[in-house]
Amino acid sequence: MTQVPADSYVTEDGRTIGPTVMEMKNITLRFGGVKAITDISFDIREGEIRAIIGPNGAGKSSMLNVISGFYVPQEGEVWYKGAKRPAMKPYQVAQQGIARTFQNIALFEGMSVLDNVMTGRLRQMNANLIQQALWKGRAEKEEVENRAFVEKIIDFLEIQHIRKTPVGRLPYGLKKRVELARALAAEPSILLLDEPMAGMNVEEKEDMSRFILDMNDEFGTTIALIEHDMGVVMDLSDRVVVMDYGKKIGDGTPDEVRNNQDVIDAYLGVAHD
Ligand SMILES: Nc1ncnc2c1ncn2[C@@H]1O[C@H](COP(=O)(O)OP(=O)(O)OP(=O)(O)O)[C@@H](O)[C@H]1O
Repeated sequence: MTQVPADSYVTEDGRTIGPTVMEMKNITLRFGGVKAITDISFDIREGEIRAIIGPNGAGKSSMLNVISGFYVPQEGEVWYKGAKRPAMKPYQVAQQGIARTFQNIALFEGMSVLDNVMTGRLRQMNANLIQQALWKGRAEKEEVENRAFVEKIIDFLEIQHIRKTPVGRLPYGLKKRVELARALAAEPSILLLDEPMAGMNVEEKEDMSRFILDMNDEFGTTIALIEHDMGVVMDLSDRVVVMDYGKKIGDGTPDEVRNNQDVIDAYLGVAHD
């Protein structure tokens, strides 16, 4: 039997969840007089599916934007792979291996599906322009490898049939899948999904859930997602953080969270003091 390291555990469905890869410590974020996040701490472990949920205006998008470097909190620290993260631009956070999707799909509409997914590979493309001119062979080899990886992702997400289609012509559900493919092409250490099921019908939501689970299983991708609809993430996630009015009101397994009275109240809209 394979030994599980002391800082890891095996889930009921046989996946290994590793040590902490990211830790948010006492994060507070204000916009002028509005406190979007108040003193929130939580961690994300390697290989897990971690959800952040909460009603409208709870602060979920703000938290995702702190993780991805779009917002810098006034207080608190972000720790990544055992080190405190210094102030960084979003592209530097992306270079560190944190990829994301957006709620309002951000793809190149005029470009084909294949080319859009290839842009996710930029981090892996090491040969710069001079190298490309001087060592054509190396650049070509890199291009072939990147292309092969992208094709694997395209097969995996079942979008082969539209690989040459301009993204602008695709229906919403498929665009969402292309965005997922582009993020996955970056081979991220953490993949952040911004309301991946928003605007989807039941069938599309089921498809998206399946792809998220398969991605985690097949590539071992650590996934953190924000979602407003509590139902859709409960079957998907290993652990859930619940936010309400910028505060953390619950954190645990789906069962723990489901039975937490503060969470029940928040979702039923019980009045706050
Ligand atoms: N750029 C901003 N400027 C000013 N206030 C903001 C900004 N972004 C968010 N807020 C405020 O911060 C609070 C949290 O908003 P946030 O969008 O993070 O919540 P959310 O949980 O993602 O909501 P939703 O589910 O509706 O998307 C809200 O009161 C919101 O009005």
